[in-house]
Amino acid sequence: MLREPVACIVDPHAGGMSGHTGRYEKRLSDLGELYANLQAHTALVAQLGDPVVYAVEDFRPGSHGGDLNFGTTRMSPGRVDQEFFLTRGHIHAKADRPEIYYGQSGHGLLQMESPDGQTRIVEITPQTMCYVPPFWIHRSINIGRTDLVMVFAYPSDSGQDYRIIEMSNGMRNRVVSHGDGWKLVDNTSYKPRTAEDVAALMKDYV
Ligand SMILES: O=P(O)(O)OC[C@H]1O[C@H](O)[C@H](O)[C@@H](O)[C@@H]1O
Ligand SMILES: [Fe+2]
Repeated sequence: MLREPVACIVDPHAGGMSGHTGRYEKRLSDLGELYANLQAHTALVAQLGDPVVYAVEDFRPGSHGGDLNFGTTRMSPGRVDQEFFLTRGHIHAKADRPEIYYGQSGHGLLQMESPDGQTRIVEITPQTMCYVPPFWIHRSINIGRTDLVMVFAYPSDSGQDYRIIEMSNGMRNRVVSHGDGWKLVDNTSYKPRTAEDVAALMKDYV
């Protein structure tokens, strides 16, 4: 079926996109299990009145394999104890599907983890294009003092699998504040995936 072309206008500061077909947002209280310090999380939810901490506006033309979903993510600045505000993170349900992120405003990191537990960090500032290759678990982190806004695009049939992070009790590393910047520390609850888990993730694609 022939589709009509679409133009969507991205607001690089407010983080929205005109013409979006979907929108979703997460409040701080939705994200308690992401952070090491549960008490600090509970206290901050009460202190701030449970704000929306990230919002996604996207355009989804359908779920055809050759098609493309795209949109904007806006993330608030902030920290739970030493940890910066972050997204839940996922691997694509069709794990060989990639993604690109394009920085619009603010200062962030993309934290990526391979199935066998290697961490990679890409720093995002305006005009940074980050390529998330197939098979990498990915999450965004706002390490700045202002909103972080990014544009993203990924194949329409990718899907998001959030369980992979739940099953390993988070990602291998946590990004914590360090002086004016950040550093990686070990997530002491992390349960590495077994060689069988890794093989199962890749088996449909090799
Ligand atoms: O899906 P989350 O891990 O909550 O992250 C929030 C959003 O981040 C990116 O923008 C992805 O491309 C979106 O598909 C995702 O929904
Ligand atoms: Fe993704």
